[in-house]
Amino acid sequence: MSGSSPDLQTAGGVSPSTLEYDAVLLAGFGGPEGPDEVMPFLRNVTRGRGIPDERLVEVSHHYQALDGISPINEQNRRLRAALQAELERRGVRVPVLWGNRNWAPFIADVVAQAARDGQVRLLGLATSAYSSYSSCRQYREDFGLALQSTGLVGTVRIDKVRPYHDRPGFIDPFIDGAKAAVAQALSAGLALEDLELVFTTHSIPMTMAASAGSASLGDHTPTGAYVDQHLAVCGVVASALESWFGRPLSWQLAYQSRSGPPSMPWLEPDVNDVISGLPALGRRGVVVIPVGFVSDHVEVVWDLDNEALDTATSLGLWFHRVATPGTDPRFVSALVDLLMDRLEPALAPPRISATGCPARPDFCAAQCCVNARGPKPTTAAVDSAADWQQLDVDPARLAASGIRNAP
Ligand SMILES: CC1=C(CCC(=O)O)c2cc3nc(cc4[nH]c(cc5[nH]c(cc1n2)c(C)c5CCC(=O)O)c(CCC(=O)O)c4C)C(CCC(=O)O)=C3C
Ligand SMILES: [Fe+2]
Repeated sequence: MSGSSPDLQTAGGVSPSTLEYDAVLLAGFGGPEGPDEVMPFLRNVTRGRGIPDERLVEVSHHYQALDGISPINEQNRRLRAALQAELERRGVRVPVLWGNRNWAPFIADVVAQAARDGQVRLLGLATSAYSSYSSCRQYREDFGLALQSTGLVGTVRIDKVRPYHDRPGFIDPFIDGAKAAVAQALSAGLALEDLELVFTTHSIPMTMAASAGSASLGDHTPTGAYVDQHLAVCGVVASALESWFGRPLSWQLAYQSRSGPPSMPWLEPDVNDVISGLPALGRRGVVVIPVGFVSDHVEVVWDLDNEALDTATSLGLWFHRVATPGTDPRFVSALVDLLMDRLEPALAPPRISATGCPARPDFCAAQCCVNARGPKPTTAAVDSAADWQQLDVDPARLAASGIRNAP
């Protein structure tokens, strides 16, 4: 693709000097890339989170079964390249950097290098589409902690693109995958009423689900914004299938990859329990649609393609797991639309929502997705504590640091 893109200067492309940011920072979860990296990675993920050791050992087996290599970093390298190519195609000259929360390349190291390169206004983009502490605020905290640990508070500013579950470019790949799966089931001799669509997402503690989003935005409903946003996405997929196949399909939202101690309530039902109950409902097949995730990483390929598949197979159920958006061009394009909202508001396409959920604000509201464990530095929220307020880079501190802005 890059070979065919026009020269940005002669094409009158936009470059950082006219953009609101110097670089985009794709923020991933991170994963190990070799057997020796598995336990240190798991300790990074669970530090201070009260996850029992037995659970860590169990999860390490999932990674070791894949030779200690999570596919997630490679997926994010590809997503980074796809975002860069799509920005170039649109004539927008801005580097896309990539850093992880839990494994190398760490966000702090990437931010330090960005600052050395003169990139002091960074626009974060998380590989997570929904509101909650784990899926949104924790990325903002990792930005805040990165600025703290590198001494770049007040010198570098890191904003964050809002949660994007409502974008058609995120949802359409799930719709296509689910249509194809149902068509396959039909050609395997099943009828529509034999099938259950089981949507899945990461389980989180009930307390985290209750505090997702912000009270001032009306997010603290009885189910909470995390669950509400997922149900809205499931509804869009289910109604697209209903129009396509001419009658409604039975569906439900299930949760996967729970990790806390049994004494702590997490979102239920578990996907395996849901599948186990399907024969009693008269179902003969299941289409699993992992709407909670953007790529086919370990939680998808292990927890669904192994565990959930085993559960279904042992009951004689037909099983198909739908792919996540990954680098589907529609998803990449939707992410670039979101970036354009912030990079060059004048050129940004209209903000469209497929779900009816109102678009999230560019800066998180007060106390958004707050975590009971207590405050950590954050960025990209209206209440990011004064010292961490990144809405504007302080010119005096910028000058004193010797860092220059990108030319
Ligand atoms: C909401 C959510 C997402 C979706 C949003 C997003 O994508 O950000 C997500 C994604 C992911 N979770 C992942 C891996 C893990 N999550 C863990 C633990 C936890 N996840 C939680 C929530 C979420 N997790 C929570 C509340 C915990 C308990 C500990 C804590 O409160 O933080 C653990 C510890 C061991 C265990 O599973 O118990 C691991 C290894 C990987 C990488 C997969 C790979 O390597 O390919 C990915 C993409
Ligand atoms: Fe997780």
